[in-house]
Amino acid sequence: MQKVIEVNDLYKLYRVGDEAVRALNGVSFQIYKGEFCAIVGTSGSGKSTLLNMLAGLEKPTKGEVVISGRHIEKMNEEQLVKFRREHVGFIFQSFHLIGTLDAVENVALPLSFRGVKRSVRMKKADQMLDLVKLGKHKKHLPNQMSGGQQQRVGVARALVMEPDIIFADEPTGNLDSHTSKEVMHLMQTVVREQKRTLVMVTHDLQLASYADRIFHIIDGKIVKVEEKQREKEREI
Ligand SMILES: Nc1ncnc2c1ncn2[C@@H]1O[C@H](COP(=O)(O)OP(=O)(O)OP(=O)(O)O)[C@@H](O)[C@H]1O
Repeated sequence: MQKVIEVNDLYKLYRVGDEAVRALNGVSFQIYKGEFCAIVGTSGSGKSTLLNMLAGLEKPTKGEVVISGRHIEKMNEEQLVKFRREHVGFIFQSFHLIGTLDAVENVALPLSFRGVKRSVRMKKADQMLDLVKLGKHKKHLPNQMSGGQQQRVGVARALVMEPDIIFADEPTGNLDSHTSKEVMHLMQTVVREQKRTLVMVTHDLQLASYADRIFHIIDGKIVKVEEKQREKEREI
């Protein structure tokens, strides 16, 4: 199995006045290509801090983050921007769609930063929207779509770049429970079909159960890793 993420003895300390907060307190794990992993923990457990370190949005106090063989913690800002553009996709809680662009244009947008020409961009975006079952909503603006549909556009936009890894931070945080399950199911299926690697952060154990592996984090430490059997999942 190909290792996509390797985290070695990761620490993040924040100083607040005289106190030091150990947001990450010695975390080590590996994630392989094609895996859907969930990082689950209560508020303040260190989930967002960990995700920020993995995406190179913040520097660790100590330790290593190796993604696709590259040491993220050693990169400067310019290298990180390039790295994220080429290798990483993001799915956000609040969708972050551009209100004046329709669904296809929103999905195609990240490709323009890579210099892909318009006809190719639009074709790829079109295919991605079919994949997330939004074939009938391609010309809809974000405010003409439901929350679940908007998040499916968000999923398509992350996938269109064919990233090595997709990071999702509470991707269904703004959706009702039924729609959340639909979006989770879609992410699970699409990630599998496309053999992408997805790392999702959530406080919700039920949503985490869609993942192949669940990392439980408490007080900045991974205290348990649960592995799911894919066959069982399909029956549910
Ligand atoms: N910039 C910061 N400065 C000081 N302390 C911070 C900072 N960011 C996070 N922390 C602290 O680090 C710990 C972990 O925070 P983090 O945001 O990673 O938790 P979380 O699990 O993502 O929580 P939530 O689910 O509420 O977003 C908390 O105690 C938090 O107060």
